[in-house]
Amino acid sequence: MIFAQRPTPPERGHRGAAHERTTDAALLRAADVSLAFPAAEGGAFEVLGDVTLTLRSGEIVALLGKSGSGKSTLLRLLAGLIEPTSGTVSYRGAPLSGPNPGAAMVFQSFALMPWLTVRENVELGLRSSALTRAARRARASEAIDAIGLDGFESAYPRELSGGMRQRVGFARAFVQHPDVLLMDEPFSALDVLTAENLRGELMTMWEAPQFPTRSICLVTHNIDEAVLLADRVVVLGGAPARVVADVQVRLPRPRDRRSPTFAATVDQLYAVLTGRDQAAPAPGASAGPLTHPLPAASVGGLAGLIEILVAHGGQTDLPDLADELAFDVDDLLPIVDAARMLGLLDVEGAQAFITDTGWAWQLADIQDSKRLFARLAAAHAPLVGTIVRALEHSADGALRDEFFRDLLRRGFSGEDAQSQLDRAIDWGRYGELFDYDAGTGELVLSELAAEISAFLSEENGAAGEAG
Ligand SMILES: Nc1ncnc2c1ncn2[C@@H]1O[C@H](COP(=O)(O)OP(=O)(O)OP(=O)(O)O)[C@@H](O)[C@H]1O
Repeated sequence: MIFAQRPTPPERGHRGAAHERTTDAALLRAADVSLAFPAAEGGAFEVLGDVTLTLRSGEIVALLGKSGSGKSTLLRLLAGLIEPTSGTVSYRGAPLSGPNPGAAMVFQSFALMPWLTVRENVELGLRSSALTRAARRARASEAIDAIGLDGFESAYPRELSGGMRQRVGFARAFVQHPDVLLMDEPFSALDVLTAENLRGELMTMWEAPQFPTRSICLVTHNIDEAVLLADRVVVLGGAPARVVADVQVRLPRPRDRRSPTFAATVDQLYAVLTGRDQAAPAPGASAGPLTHPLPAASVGGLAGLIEILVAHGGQTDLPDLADELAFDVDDLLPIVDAARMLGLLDVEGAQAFITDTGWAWQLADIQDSKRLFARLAAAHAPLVGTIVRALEHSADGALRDEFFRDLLRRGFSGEDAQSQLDRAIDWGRYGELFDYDAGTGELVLSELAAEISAFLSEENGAAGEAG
C-alpha cells in the first residue's frame, strides 16, 4: 500500500497509527440541523429534525438507518452539497458556506465520467485545486497505486468490473488527501467477495500511519458492515429523522465476526432498529398517513415472514433470521415493521414473536384470513384506513387514485407518494376492502369495507366508553 510506505504529504503533517490519533477534536459537526425538502404539491417534507453529529479525529462513524431515514441527506449536508433548513454544519469550527473543503465523497454508483480514462477520472478530484499539472499527475499516480489500479490508468470505466470502478471512485477521493472521507454505501453495489476485499483494503489503509484521512463517515444499511468497520454507529430514525442511538464498537481491528462482542453489538443495533420509536405506531395509537407511512412490504412478504416464524416455533432472533435467509437488514426490517404495524408480530430486543393475532391469521382459511387482514389493515394501517373512510364519504363509493396521490404529495416526494399508494392498494385489495381499476385509476369500496367500518366504529365506541 502506497499510503503505508510514502511519507505524509507536507500539507497534512504526520500522524500516528489510527488508534493513536483518536482525539476529542471535532473535525466536522452538524449542530441541530433540520432539513425539509419542498413536497411535490406545496408544503414541506421534513427529512431531518434537529440532528446533531460530531466526527472526531481518528474515528470511523457509520450512519445506519432504514431506507429513506435521511442518511444520504445528512451525508450531503456534511459534504456541504446542500444547506440545512436550520442549524449549522461546521468544518474545523468554521460554518460551511458551500462544498466542504476538507471532505471527499465516495458514491454507491461510483459516479465516474464514462468518456474519461481512469487517470482523468481520478484527476477530476483535484479539478479545483491550485496544484500544477505535474503535481496533479503525481498525486493521481499515488492514489491509483494505493488502491491497486496501476496498469489501468488509460482504461475507460466500461472496460472495468464493478469492483475496479469503485476503486476509481476511491482513488478520486484519496487523491484529495481529504481530512474527512464521506462514503455513501460504497460497497453495496459490489458482489459479496469484492465488497469484502475492498473493505479489508480500506481498513489496512486506515490503520497505516501515513493515510492522510483523519475521519471517515460511512452511510450503510448493513448492520454487519457497520460493526465491522466503525468505531461508532449512529442510528437515524423517526420522521423527521433524529439520532436514536449512538453505539460505541469496542472491538480491536481486524475484527472477527465470530466474536461474542461482535454478535452482541449486531443484536444491540437490531434491537434499536426494530425498537418502538423506530417502527410504526402501536396498534390503536393515533397516526396519519403522512406521519406514519406504510413500511415497504407486500402482503406476500408479510405472509412469508409469518410462515417462517411459524416454522421457527413462533419466535426467532432477527439477526440469525437475516443470516439464514441471506437478507440484508433493509430487506427484512420493513416486513417486520409492517407485521408489527398490523399487530401480527411483536419484537423485544432482537427477538421477534408471533402474536395471537398473527397465529390466528396464519391458521385461518383463506376467506377468514382475508377478513382478518382487512380488519387489521383498516384499523392499523393509517393510509388504508384513510382510503376506506374517504371512499365511504364519497357520493358513490368511488374515487380516483389522483385524489389520494395529491394528498400524499403534501408530505412525500412524488416517488414516495406513489409507492405509499401502491402499497395501500396492495393491502386493501388483498383484504377486499376496495377494488382498483388501473386503467381508469378508480378505487371502489367493497361491501366488506362497510361491514368492517361498522365493526371498527363499534369497537372504538366501546373503547371510548371503557376509557
Ligand atoms: N432532493 C430531494 N427532494 C425531495 N425529496 C428528497 C430529496 N432527496 C431525498 N429526498 C427524500 O428524503 C428522504 C430521505 O432520503 P435519503 O436518501 O437521505 O434516505 P436514506 O436513509 O439515505 O435512504 P436509502 O437507504 O434508501 O438510500 C426520502 O424519502 C427521499 O425520497
